[in-house]
Amino acid sequence: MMEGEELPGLLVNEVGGMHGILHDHVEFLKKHFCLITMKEFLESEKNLRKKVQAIYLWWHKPVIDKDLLQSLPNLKVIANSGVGMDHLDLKLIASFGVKMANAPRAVSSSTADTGMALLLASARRLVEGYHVAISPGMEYCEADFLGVEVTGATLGIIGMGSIGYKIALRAKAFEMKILYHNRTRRKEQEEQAVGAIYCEKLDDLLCQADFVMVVVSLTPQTHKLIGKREMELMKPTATLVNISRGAVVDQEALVIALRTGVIRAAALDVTYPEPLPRDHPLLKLKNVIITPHLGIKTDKATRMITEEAVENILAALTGLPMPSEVLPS
Ligand SMILES: O=CC(=O)O
Repeated sequence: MMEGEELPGLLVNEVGGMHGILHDHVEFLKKHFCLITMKEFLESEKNLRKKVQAIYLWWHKPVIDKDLLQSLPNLKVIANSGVGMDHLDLKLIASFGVKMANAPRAVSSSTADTGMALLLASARRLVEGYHVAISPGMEYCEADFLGVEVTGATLGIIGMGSIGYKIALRAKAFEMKILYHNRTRRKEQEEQAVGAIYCEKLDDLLCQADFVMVVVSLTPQTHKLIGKREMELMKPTATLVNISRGAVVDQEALVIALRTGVIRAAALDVTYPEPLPRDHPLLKLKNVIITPHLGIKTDKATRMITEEAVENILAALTGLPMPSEVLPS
């Protein structure tokens, strides 16, 4: 950028709030872009609209639809603050000649950590234990308040992309036996490095695993991938952990499976909708842990996401290859 040259306009939903970029990232973004919030954009004259060359989505916002795309004649690229792109109509965006990027490098470690945290918390009943510890007048802990052992248990990972693989690395340290199911098999050295065994058939993984971790992206092929039949294939002592998207699991079937002991427990960072309505049956079951989509939410990961977004946007605006371009399939 030459001195005096105008910075390209970057549209963001808002600063702060649930769907706004983090206050701490503003200065960094302003080094490269002229930041425009949706509020400013909606109140603006056409001039400001013409300035927008990029959009940085935070937590799925702003919503990208035909109207918005039509109103941005100079839009070149949209960067997403995460890896899942299921909230975007990639074909529609591409039809406007707009490029897209996600942030796979930034999110994989923090999301894998979230998966392991949920697995451990569910296995050892940490949330129930916390409630025991803070209940007034409660005897400390009943002798039969027992969890299940993680060390040596079998973990089935569904989706062995970079997040799935990082979960395998963590599980290895817990001496877990690791099975995985993925569209494509990993290289032999990669499997050996974590001691992972490939299950070509999902059913083979489901019936052997003590913990099933769902890490696939949500696509028409993975929608309700884990339904009644799949839960019935799981061991009654097994735990389902979902860190991908709520809709990969059939939630109605899950409620029944958890109520009737088809499976032992579930730990969910994702649901549909998010958040669940306060009277949702999943919120009433003792054998469920639910977290509010915390997957990527660490200080370091969010900073890296913004850095990855900037890298992608600048590449797109200068005609260079984008490190994490996403193409419509
Ligand atoms: O949900 C988190 C992500 O898509 O990375």
